[in-house]
Amino acid sequence: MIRLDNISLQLNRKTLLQDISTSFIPGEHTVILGPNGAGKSTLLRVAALGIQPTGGTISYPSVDISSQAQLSKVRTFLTQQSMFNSELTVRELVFMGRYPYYHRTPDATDIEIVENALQRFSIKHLSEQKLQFLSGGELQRTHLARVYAQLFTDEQISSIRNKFLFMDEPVNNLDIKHQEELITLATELTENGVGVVSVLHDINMALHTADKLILLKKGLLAGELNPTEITENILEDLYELPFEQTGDLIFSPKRIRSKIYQIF
Ligand SMILES: Nc1ncnc2c1ncn2[C@@H]1O[C@H](COP(=O)(O)OP(=O)(O)OP(=O)(O)O)[C@@H](O)[C@H]1O
Repeated sequence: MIRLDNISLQLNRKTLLQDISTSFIPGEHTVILGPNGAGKSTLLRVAALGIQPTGGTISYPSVDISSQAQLSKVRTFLTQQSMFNSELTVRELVFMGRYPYYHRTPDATDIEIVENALQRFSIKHLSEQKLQFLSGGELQRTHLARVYAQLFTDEQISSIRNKFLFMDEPVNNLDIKHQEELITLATELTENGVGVVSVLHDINMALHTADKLILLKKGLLAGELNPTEITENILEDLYELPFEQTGDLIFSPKRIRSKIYQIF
């Protein structure tokens, strides 16, 4: 389990996160929801140990978190803006997910894991294509394949147990079919003992896939609850927009529709 206790972060005199305590558990999918600028990406980055908080503590039991090499083998992180050399090919980028595991040359296990990842994200036919020539969705799937390849210690699915996958807006640029495949994958990973933590903007997708929701507003924890506990009022408070429930775990904003009716 990863524990965050009283986490705060100030940057350039601005408070980005304030007194946040929560935990992430292997085998659970936690989704962070909240309006733009709420601090979702920042919280994800702090929890993945990409930025040091200015207050509070983070614990990753049984890992020396000061060792980047050890850390890369227990948690993997898909950021929104990945800065990678666009001259790399798709296969080379996916191989980067194996860097924590090999020294100079990859072995047969690394190669098998990369081939599986290329297949899993339907990018095998693009293996030799440079990143600069990929579409937005193809590039996103290549980064997903890289972090997926990083989860495996060896080719056995059991080797991903108790690891953590952090994903910032993972469905960005994905068409509906690939979005569904990603949701299926997240479920498969949690069933195999991975702790998945995602930032999503699609409330209904979050409600249907999360085991736990973390609601963030203005850098503060506005709630931590199960999807079945979400109500119209909770969403209205979070986004400052009226919502209506239109089905089982399905909510839509109210105002936009009624405004259109008022105009016409
Ligand atoms: N280095 C920085 N210095 C000052 N403020 C920053 C810095 N980095 C981010 N911020 C601010 O922190 C706030 C939280 O940013 P963050 O990216 O975590 O929000 P978010 O909830 O992920 O938003 P979005 O939904 O728009 O992606 C924003 O107001 C942002 O402008």
